[in-house]
Amino acid sequence: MEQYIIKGGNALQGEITISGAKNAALGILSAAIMTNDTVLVENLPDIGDINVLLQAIEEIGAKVERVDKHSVRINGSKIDSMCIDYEFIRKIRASYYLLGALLGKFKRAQVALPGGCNIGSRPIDQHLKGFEALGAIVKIEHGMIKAEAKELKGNHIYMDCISVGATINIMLAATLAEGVTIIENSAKEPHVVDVANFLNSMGANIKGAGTDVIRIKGVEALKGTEYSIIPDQIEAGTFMFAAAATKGNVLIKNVIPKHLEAITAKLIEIGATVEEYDDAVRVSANGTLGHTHVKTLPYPGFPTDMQPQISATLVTSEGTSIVTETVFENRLRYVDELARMGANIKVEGNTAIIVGVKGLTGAIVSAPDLRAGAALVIAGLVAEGFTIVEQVEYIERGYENFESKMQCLGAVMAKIDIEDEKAVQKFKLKVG
Ligand SMILES: CC(=O)N[C@H]1[C@@H](OP(=O)(O)OP(=O)(O)OC[C@H]2O[C@@H](n3ccc(=O)[nH]c3=O)[C@H](O)[C@@H]2O)O[C@H](CO)[C@@H](O)[C@@H]1O
Ligand SMILES: C=C(OP(=O)(O)O)C(=O)O
Repeated sequence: MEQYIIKGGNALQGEITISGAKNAALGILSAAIMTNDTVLVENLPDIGDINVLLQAIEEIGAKVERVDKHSVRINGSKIDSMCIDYEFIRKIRASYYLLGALLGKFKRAQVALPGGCNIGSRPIDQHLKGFEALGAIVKIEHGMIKAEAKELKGNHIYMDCISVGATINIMLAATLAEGVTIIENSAKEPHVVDVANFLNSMGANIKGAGTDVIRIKGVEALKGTEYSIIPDQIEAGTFMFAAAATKGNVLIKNVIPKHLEAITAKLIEIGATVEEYDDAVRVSANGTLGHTHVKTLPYPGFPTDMQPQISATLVTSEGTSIVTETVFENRLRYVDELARMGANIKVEGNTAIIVGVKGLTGAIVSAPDLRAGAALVIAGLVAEGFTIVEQVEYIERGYENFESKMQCLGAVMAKIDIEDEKAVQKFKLKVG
């Protein structure tokens, strides 16, 4: 088990390159097994979730060949099992995409109920409703979702709530269904569009991804392709807020600025400077930042996956900020950890009321989930003295080389073994 130790107080400076998008990669790797040809996927982030999914894909008989750290060749022609086991997949949310992919290709699948971050009850009724609308019989037994169909037939599906996962999953299954499927009230996130673009590059016929109506004309088979995943909107946003919170100046490269608009708008509103280039943004801040009100919403609204990071920035901004979480009911669990560092923050229902304080002080804190973990690192970078962030395995689910990317920007931070009693002392002696 490992933890981060951080000495706060340094403004982040320099440049950083953003990795491929976790949430697009998870959909794309699942889709890759739907053809019998070989698929090359590039710009894959080297993170925990991707490695778990690749193992699961290999376990059912697909050939997975690592070309390098960020590219993989997948061949799904020898898949001989339709069953994704709990042990393999319990840690990640996107295991459910294998249900859509296998159901589409083989008309049957068995996948353990998904894991992922504990940020709410996270039902999957809309996924199952979609599969049933395509003609599948779906049962949940012994912790497994079992879906089977004689044939899949296109249908008109209205989503009761906007769901990234259900939109992608239905898209996967419908790609190889007979006839036309229309998904109404679909999610518009950049990763939904990236998965649709990937499927289209394999010969699928999907139109409207990125709008709230997606039309999928089923095709008989998919073919091989070579595809590069889009940059990670949330990793980019995390470094943008880290730059602003530490009053730094950071060029964040390999981004799509359009995907960052909601994040950029909030940074500008609180007084940071954001310069946009074709595929980079520079974020800088001087002096005290101001307060804001923010509500998480589906894209193009402010992303729920950025909510803890904006809160960590607002705790040392001037005035009272209101942060409302509307997507997941249990995503404010980091508040008590920030309070241990001196933040004045209280939760009422789904809202955090943050009264800005002059500074934070380092403490031992524990990451309750992926993005909350990143937020605690931002707070540690701002705080006076030493902060230890426990449970970094959550952070490593979704951030590639988080501590070394931060170190490149001048953060005084290291990953140390929790068992190594001397490591904290050694780090403190080294950094003074
Ligand atoms: C692997 C992945 O891509 N994860 C992302 C995905 O999660 P995930 O796909 O799980 O999130 P959804 O978009 O499905 O969830 C949005 C809301 O819809 C509800 N809901 C969802 C499905 C369903 O069948 N029934 C239902 O009620 C959820 O409880 C939640 O309140 O989108 C979230 C919202 O942008 C992000 O925070 C996650 O990082
Ligand atoms: C909540 C997240 O991930 P997951 O849906 O995979 O749990 C996230 O990426 O912030």
